[in-house]
Amino acid sequence: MAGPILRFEGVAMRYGRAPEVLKDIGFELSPGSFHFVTGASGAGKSSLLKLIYLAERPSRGRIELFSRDVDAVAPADRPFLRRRIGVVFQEFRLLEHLSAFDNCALPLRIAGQKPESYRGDIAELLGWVGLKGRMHALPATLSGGEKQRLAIARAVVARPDILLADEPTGNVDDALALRILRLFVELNRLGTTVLIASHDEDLVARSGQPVFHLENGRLTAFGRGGGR
Ligand SMILES: Nc1ncnc2c1ncn2[C@@H]1O[C@H](COP(=O)(O)OP(=O)(O)OP(=O)(O)O)[C@@H](O)[C@H]1O
Repeated sequence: MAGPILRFEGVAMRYGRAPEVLKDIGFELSPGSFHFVTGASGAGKSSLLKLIYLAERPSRGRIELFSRDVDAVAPADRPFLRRRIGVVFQEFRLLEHLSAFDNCALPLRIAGQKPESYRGDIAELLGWVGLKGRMHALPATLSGGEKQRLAIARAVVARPDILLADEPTGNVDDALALRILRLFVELNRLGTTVLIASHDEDLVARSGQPVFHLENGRLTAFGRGGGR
């Protein structure tokens, strides 16, 4: 893809009739880039991600995703755009009645793939996030860090072009946070564009990756973490 994979231009967003929680947001992501979005609780990080994965619409401005104006995308085509984006949700959103394996396989099942075609890939992916021995476990029996890693595996299983993660190290200790960061870096090396919302300043600093900073719904700074 020649241009940016994602572009915001003068974007604002509000929930219902409430005041805008995002104001005049403009930025671009190049394909294959890796960024953090930081900011205090309530600054608008999750709201920004929701706009990208098409869960909310802007009240003003223009968003281009994969070179398409999202406002002009027909409702029937939105799921196809959405499938190119993997999301690690802040609260995981795992299905409690499904095993770790089946949770991870869900995006592929929804896309119509047959279990025979993905069984080996899922086992490999769960091994990659350190859950090989927990494949048959239900989410309720997993630790917070294990759920986090399962959510990451599910977000990447369909090989998305963009990976969004909302506070992906919010529930884990420093060692695991670093491991999760390495998983994201590895994915990024394989070509996935990565955007992570985090208020873990240490992690962001260690990553050395570029940072968008949000303050009260406005992008106030563009900097870089302090190196690995
Ligand atoms: N579903 C919603 N309905 C109404 N207001 C909302 C909703 N979700 C978030 N908000 C408001 O939007 C603002 C931005 O919230 P958002 O969750 O985007 O911030 P955040 O930076 O991700 O915070 P945190 O780090 O605590 O997750 C806050 O004032 C919040 O109260």
